[in-house]
Amino acid sequence: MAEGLLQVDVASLVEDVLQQHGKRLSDIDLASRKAEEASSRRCEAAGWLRKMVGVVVGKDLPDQPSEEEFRLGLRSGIILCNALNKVQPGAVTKVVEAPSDAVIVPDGAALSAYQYFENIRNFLDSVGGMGIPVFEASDLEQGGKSCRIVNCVLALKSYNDWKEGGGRGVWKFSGTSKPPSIAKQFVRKNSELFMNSLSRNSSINEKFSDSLSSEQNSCSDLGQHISETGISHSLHILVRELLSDKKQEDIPMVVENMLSKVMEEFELRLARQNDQVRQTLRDMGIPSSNKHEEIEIANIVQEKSWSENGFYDGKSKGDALNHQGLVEHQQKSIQALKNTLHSTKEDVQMICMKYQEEINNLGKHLNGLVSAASGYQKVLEENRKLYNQVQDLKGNIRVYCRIRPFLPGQPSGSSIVEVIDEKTLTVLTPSKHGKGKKSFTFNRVFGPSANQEEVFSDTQPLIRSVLDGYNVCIFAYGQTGSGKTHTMTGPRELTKESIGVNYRALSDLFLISEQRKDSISYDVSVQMIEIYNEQSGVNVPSANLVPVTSTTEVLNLMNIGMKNRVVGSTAMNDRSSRSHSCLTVHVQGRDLSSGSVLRGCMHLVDLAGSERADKTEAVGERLKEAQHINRSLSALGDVISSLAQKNSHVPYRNSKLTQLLQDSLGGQAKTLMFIHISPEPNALGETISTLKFAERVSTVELGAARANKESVDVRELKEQIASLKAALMRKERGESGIQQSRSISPDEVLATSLGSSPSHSSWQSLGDTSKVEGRSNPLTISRVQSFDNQDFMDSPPWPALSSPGSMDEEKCISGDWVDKVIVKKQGGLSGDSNLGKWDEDGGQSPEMFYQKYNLENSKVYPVQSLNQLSDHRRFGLDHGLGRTQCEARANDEPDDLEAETSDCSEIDYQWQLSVPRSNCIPNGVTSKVGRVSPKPIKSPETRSLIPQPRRVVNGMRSPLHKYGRQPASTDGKRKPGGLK
Ligand SMILES: Nc1ncnc2c1ncn2[C@@H]1O[C@H](COP(=O)(O)OP(=O)(O)OP(=O)(O)O)[C@@H](O)[C@H]1O
Repeated sequence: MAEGLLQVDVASLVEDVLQQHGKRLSDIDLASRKAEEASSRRCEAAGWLRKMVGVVVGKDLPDQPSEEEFRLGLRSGIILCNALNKVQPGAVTKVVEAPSDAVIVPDGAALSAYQYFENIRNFLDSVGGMGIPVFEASDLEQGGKSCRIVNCVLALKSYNDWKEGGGRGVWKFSGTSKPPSIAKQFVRKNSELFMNSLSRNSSINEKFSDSLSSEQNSCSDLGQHISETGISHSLHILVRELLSDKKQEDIPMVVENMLSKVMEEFELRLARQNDQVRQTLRDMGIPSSNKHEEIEIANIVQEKSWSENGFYDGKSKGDALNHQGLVEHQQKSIQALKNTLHSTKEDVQMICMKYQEEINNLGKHLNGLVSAASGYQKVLEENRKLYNQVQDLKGNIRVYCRIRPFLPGQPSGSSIVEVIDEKTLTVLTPSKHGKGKKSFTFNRVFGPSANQEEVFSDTQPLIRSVLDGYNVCIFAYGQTGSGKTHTMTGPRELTKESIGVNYRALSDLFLISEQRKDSISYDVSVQMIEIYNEQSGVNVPSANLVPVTSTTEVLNLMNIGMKNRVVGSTAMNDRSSRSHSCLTVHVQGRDLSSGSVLRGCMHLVDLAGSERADKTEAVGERLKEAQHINRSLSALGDVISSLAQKNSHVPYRNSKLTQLLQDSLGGQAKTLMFIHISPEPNALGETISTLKFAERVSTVELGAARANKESVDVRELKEQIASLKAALMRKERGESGIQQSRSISPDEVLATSLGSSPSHSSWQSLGDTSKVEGRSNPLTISRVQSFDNQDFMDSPPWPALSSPGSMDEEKCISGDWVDKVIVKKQGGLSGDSNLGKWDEDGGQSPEMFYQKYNLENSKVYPVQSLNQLSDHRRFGLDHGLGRTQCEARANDEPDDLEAETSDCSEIDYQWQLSVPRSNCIPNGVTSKVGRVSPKPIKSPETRSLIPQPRRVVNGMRSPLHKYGRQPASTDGKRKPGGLK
């Protein structure tokens, strides 16, 4: 803005001046200008003459004479003649001198007109001859034209100058103009400043001066010059107009006048601009502290303006102005910087705002992401829950795999098992098994470094389930020495850290029951059962079902049980478990507010080690043990296979083990199998066999787990029904019937009729049911026989089955378990020879019971209703009708034992056993009637010694199993001792 104000266009300025003053310029008083010029010329001429003739001769002529003085001084002609003689010696041979000082004429007049005339004439003649313009003698008189005298003198002077300059060329007087001196003189007089600018502007000054001094200094020339300097066309026209009617000799004065006006205008504009600049500076906030500074700023502005217009390059103003210019420039720079700063600040603020906005948006976005992430976590958790629920609903057996570490003292070698992630492992297989890696996936894989706590942590939820009324089964499977006992119980020396699943589970159980005591009252009882050589027994003497109230009590019992467990030394494990050990925990909870009852049970099973007979180097008793162990494990494989194939018939009954686990393998239980593998290369076959078996197990669907819970109302109604049915049954038998051996509570009837687990039945039958349920039942009926652990203990050797054709057809009963039981009991009570034995021990001989019951059921249950039956019923049917060729063959071929044992040498021996045999019909139920072998079934299990049931003492049965009372025989089958 300031710069714009400072810019001055000279051309437009002159143009403006001419437009404003052009007309008036013609009115300028040329006379005065002329007089002035004449005076100047006169003085010049006088000065030159005095110089030429000297002070003495020229005493009559003042230095700056008036016209009169000039004329009088030269009137005698003496000065002129002397001057001429100086220029041209001898030009006037005789100069009439003035009289002596005594004869001085007061008015300066010549002594005589003649004498004067003589001198003047000689002079004029001489100069005339020299080509110098002359004057009239009368011009020296008053009224004469002194200007002609001046012209003559100046011409002579010019001649003299030419001559003194060497007289080169031809001297030629150029007239009245006195180019440089005149121009200089009058310009300097008006404006030195402007002249300076002109002198610096060569394009204007030189040409302008030249034009003034030139003989062709016509208006057109001047106009041409002006035009050539780039002045606008309108200016050119104006100048031409202005000068066109002027005499040549007037032009300098006109121009001077015009320029003086231009200067005035110029200075006026500069003043205005200075004001504007000051105002601008004030507006810009730059204080001008004093007048001096203002002037300097104005000068700088002016200088800049001139400089920009080409008049002035700043040098002549000196360093001060330069300094001021620098200061001003710096101030301007500062201001510019301030402006930049300001705009930058605004920009920064803008950016900050945008940044803030973006931050806010980002924050919102992040919040969204955080909530999405937490939502995602929730969804993940939910998914996990749902997954478990789905698993529960599907009822899959969960399979966890644990890899034992190399043991101290073992030859160190590289492990054949590699944990890939928490669900996957690979086994390195040498060429024999197809070189490479076989990978297996389970619900969890625990590497060799996993400790007891980690292993248990994934088991914990199941403990809670027991208290919620579910049946739970946790069993450990694996090759001898692979770590089953370590997982379930712990190492030989137990510490808080090393205790196994059993102890931890019970500890949790009591902890949770304690936490819930305000709402639910729990009763817990435990039982330790051992299956040794397909014979079962209790490990805890004096009682097979012991109420417990704390972990310590359980630990004491378990210690006793563990001491009584059959262990022996094999080539693979110097402390090998030679039996299947099952710790069963029964829980009954009563909701204190609603009165509803929950029942749950948990089997904690430590299976005997699977092993190849040849590997264990077993002979004698140890070989027999191995055969039994493998047989029962093979039976387990068969059961698993049947379940995996969803066969309607599942051969639980083929071994005590599968009978024991029946409610957990096929019922509505939550089942977890820990499989154990060893890392040694020489265990590869067993390892792969175990893994394949486990893989297969993991596909088994058990059906949705269901809590054993019932409300008080429903329960009361069911009790009534059960009572009525029991009464009806008694009535049907007649009052004269056989004395009932034992009273049965409606609960017992209900328990079976509702399909609760055999364990529950067992518990109820062994305990004081009226106490458990908090009510007494006056009804006395025959003991309900369920297939439970007690049955294992009580079961005598299996008698030969009659052919189905020999079975008595009995009436079909509607399918209720109670009915079934009743019918069974009826059969049992209607004159069976074994009855006395049963009664004697407070119940029917299981052997007889099974036989009778099965036969009866084969007639009672229509084939099409089988699938709707509970497991108990199915078991009943399996037992009676379900003796398919498969089972029959299994039972009919005791020699298979050897074959099965030898099968163990094959990697997939379980699968060989589990694959349905060719003559097995999947649906054994439908096919069994016509195919049941008439051959009496030989059951290896039943050949074993089965302990006799004992009477109930104080609500508990007396110790039954011989192994419960005495340690293993000296052959190492049983060893007393503490915990392993
Ligand atoms: N995870 C483990 N960490 C440390 N030692 C272990 C582990 N698993 C097993 N062992 C040790 O290996 C040996 C054999 O283990 P264990 O007796 O538990 O095997 P097992 O499968 O029960 O054998 P068997 O079937 O012959 O009874 C024991 O000395 C045991 O302490």
